[in-house]
Amino acid sequence: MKELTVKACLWPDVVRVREEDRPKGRANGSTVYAVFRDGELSADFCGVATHHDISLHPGWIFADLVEHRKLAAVPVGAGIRTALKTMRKHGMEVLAVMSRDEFVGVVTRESILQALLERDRQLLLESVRLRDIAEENHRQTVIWVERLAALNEAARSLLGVLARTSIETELLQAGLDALRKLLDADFGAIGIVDEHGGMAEFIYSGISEAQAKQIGELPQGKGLLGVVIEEDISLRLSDMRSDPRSIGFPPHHPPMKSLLAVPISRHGRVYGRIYLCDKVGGEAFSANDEELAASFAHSLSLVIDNAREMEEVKRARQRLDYMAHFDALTDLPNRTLLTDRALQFIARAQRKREVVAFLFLDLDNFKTINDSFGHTVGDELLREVAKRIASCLREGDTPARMGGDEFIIMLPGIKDSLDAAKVAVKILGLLNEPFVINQHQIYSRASIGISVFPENSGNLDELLAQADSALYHAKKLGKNNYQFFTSEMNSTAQRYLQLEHHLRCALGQGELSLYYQPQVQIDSRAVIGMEALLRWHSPTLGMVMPDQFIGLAEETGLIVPIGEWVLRTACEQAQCWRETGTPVRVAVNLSGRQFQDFQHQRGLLDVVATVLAETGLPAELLELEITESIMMRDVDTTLATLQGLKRLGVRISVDDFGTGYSSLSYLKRFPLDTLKIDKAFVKDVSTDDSDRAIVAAITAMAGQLKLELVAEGIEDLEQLVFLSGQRCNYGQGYYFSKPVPVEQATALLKPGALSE
Ligand SMILES: Nc1nc2c(ncn2[C@@H]2O[C@H](COP(=O)(O)O[C@H]3[C@@H](O)[C@H](n4cnc5c(=O)[nH]c(N)nc54)O[C@@H]3COP(=O)(O)O)[C@@H](O)[C@H]2O)c(=O)[nH]1
Repeated sequence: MKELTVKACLWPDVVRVREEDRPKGRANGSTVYAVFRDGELSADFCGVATHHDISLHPGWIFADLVEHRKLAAVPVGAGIRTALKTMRKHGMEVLAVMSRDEFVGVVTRESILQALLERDRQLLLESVRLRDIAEENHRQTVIWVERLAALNEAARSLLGVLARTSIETELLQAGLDALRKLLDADFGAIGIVDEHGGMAEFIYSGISEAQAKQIGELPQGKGLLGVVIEEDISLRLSDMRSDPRSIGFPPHHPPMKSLLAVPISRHGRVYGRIYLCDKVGGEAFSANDEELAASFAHSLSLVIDNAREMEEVKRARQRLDYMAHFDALTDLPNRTLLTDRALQFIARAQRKREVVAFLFLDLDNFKTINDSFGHTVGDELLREVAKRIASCLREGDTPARMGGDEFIIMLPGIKDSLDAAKVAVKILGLLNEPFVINQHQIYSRASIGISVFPENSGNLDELLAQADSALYHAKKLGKNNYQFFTSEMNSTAQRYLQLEHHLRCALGQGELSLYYQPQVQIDSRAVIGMEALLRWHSPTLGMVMPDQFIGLAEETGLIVPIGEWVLRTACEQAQCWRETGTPVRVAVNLSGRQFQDFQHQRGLLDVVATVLAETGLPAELLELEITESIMMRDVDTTLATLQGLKRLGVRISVDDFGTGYSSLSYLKRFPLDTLKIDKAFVKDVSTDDSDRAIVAAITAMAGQLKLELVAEGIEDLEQLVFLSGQRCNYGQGYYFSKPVPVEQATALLKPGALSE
């Protein structure tokens, strides 16, 4: 620190006097008198006199006082240390301060002390000021560090947004959050409008979701935010409420004062706006803030512009792609797409050994309809036909329009050609219903030609040509029908569909009946049960055996009502036998579909309980036969169902045992009563060692599991003798009786009817 000079310590209370002047009255304690020789007072400095000198010599004039006191002086540039040393040396309290022989003033010990104190005070003040400045600088630095971090984040978000070709909400959100932080705003939002002016995106920052919901619709054209979009201008208001345009502001918007809103626009197209409200601390938004927000909005507009352009290109591409693959009139796939898909499906079907059918459909009277009603009606008819065709197909099927009134329907992954025939029947049935177009009732029928991969060919062109040729055949046969490419396929389909048609009426028309086959105790020949076996006497088809129609009944779902009828009829009959003094249990077969549907719909337990209650048959006189494969299909559900049946008191037997894949552990867990050895093992049991071994094993196992064992298909004595020797106690088969109508079965119940 620089040393103080005497110049900075001049005593303030100095009175200039002349030599001849006499001190007036009592001298002031602090006054120092500077004594000059002449009247000019600026030169001829003689010396100084203090109040002490005056009080010592009250009668003296200043000349005497000066004469008495020795003059001690220091130059104006001397340091205070020199001054104090001089004072000490001369034993003085006051020194004159001179500049080149001219009097400048005086210094005293006190004035030096005061100057030193003043300097310290100044230093203290300065250090406080500097500390304040340092603190302020630190605060500013912290703010700037935060701002830089926010800026960095905003820049990163912006770069993120810019790197995208589509607007992603999270990125917009990050950008907005960073911008709000950067500009110290309480609340901010980005609204993006779609092509029709609706709100496509609304992203907000600084308010809750509930508040954001209240803001509601985009105030387009209304209020300040609407103005930003409508007029493509920025707004920077310190008090938005004083602006009359704020009237249209959303009523539930969080209260706010200052507003900064910038449009997101490019080349006159406004995509939306960004707005920020209420700077933290109540300041207004600055021009810098506006510049920053505008630059963010500008970047955003580039991205949106780009994204929308890409969207447009994508849509145009999709349109072109659609036009290349779809028929403009019906929206169905066209020949190109059908060919593509057909080649793929044929290749797949080859690998997976699947069946694919091609149905070539042509309207029978389209030309007449076109000529009579005009092309508009014709076009509408084709559209309706397309809809009806599509309505009867499964998801993987492809209906295609080849042009004119020609359609091809590809059915991949079907079971066999019969499936194709069924779809053809469905389509023809639907097209036979009248169409109402422009108030005209139009009857348009169709013909279909069918070819099937791999049965007819492995080549797509050939398959289509074959379907076309079959269509030609259908037309020649009088139209409104379908034809396969080969005559064998036609007759198989015809037979099957005929069977289905008749089976649908069989139950209602009383064509079904039950035959009964006795189950016999081998030793005593006593009838211990009767198996109910379904028979169909069709007036058209004659006697149809269950093997020929049970599968069809399962496929069509007819097995459910038919199965319930069988159960009820068998129970009624058993109850009748019981009431007439020959009680015997009745065994009823349950098919897989029946077991499943009963479980999922009304519930097998409900059905059985209801039938038992309504017929009055005790549950122990009913045995339900299920096969191993049904049992193992859904083990948990089966177990629950079987346990339920057991609780009702019904007996359970496993039919055709040995042909399926039963897990022996399940056999133990399931509540079973009877195993029925399949007739396939019984057939050669007298001659075939393997069959003998199997039968012996099953017999031993049934014994261990304490299950009743019935051997099926016993046709001769040798089989009977072998089985009897194996301790198989019960049997069923032609040896005892074929399945017979109820009257004959009743006769078999008489004691001794089956005795040798
Ligand atoms: N879900 C239902 N399935 C039923 C119903 N009625 C019958 N069926 C099943 O149809 C299959 C064929 O039955 P069906 O033609 O009646 O043949 C049964 C007997 O006639 C035949 N059988 C009996 N004994 C002999 C014999 O000594 N030799 C020989 N070759 N065949 C004989 O076996 C059939 C009985 O078999 P099963 O049911 O396994 O005991 C048949 O699978 C029936 O289950 C029904 O109402 N619902």
